[in-house]
Amino acid sequence: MEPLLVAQGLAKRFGTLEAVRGVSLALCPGEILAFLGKNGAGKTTTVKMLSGLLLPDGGSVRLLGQDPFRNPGALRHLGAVLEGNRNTYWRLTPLENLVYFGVARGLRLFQARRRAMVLLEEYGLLEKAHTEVRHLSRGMQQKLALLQALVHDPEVLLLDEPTLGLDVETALRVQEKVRALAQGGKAILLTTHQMEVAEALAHRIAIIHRGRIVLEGTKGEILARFAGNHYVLELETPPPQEVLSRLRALGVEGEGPFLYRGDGEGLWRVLEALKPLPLKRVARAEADLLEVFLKVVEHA
Ligand SMILES: Nc1ncnc2c1ncn2[C@@H]1O[C@H](COP(=O)(O)OP(=O)(O)OP(=O)(O)O)[C@@H](O)[C@H]1O
Repeated sequence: MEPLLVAQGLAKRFGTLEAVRGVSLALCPGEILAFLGKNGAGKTTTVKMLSGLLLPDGGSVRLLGQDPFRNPGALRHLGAVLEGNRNTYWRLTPLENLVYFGVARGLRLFQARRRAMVLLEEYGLLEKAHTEVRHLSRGMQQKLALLQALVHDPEVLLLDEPTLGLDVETALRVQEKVRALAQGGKAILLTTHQMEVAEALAHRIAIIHRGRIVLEGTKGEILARFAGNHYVLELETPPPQEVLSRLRALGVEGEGPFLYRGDGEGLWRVLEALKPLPLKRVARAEADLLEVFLKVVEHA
């Protein structure tokens, strides 16, 4: 599938600081790429270059094949939620904000108005459609920032912490929306510090550390790679002492569920030792994204 957004070798310096050092990314339709990194790793700087807000010192950005720095019209294909709700006009209402941004990105007035009402309804903000944004709760303002990114129905979305600060139910609802947007064919870059959100939503993961991508791959690949060779074994009944001794000799740990750290061949020896006891479950232990993240940024 052709990627909708391609960045190659992006670089940005601030004085002597090399904030972004050769970042390459591609985003395909229908996929969510979680872009992870510690504070100061270079995420925002990268996202600003992707969204045409900050001119790279090196490298290139292509949005549906076009260079947004030469052809700003290409930015109509992009919607971004950056640094919370900075873009929103506080003294305008949500409806006015959405219509303004819709028109600014190429919609006709009546289209923008219709689209704004649909979005406000869909995201539960209709009753605040005519309330000045400064009187909305922070969560509502954040939802509005997302709607502003969606109003012109762009193919590519850059979302920075879309669920931070939202109540549990709203956060889950927004997660569902983000997933549905991807299913509908949008290409989404999701920047977040919330590993559980990244794990729940992402198809691919990219971890940036000190301005460089230090790990990139599909979520499945990465979690499997970091799970290593750990197997969890559960028996229907506790094993007799002599079986337990054999298991211990093979390096099996735990009291049930048991944990075996070894390769597939070793696992067969463990299963042999267990025969004919009834097994309830044998599974490869899973790593979670937080574990992966901490390992990667620690060793990078
Ligand atoms: N306009 C600027 N002038 C000088 N330095 C900057 C500027 N913008 C960013 N930096 C520096 O570049 C580095 C990367 O910052 P960036 O905002 O991209 O990090 P981040 O990964 O988004 O971090 P966070 O998770 O804290 O938002 C930091 O050291 C930051 O201080």
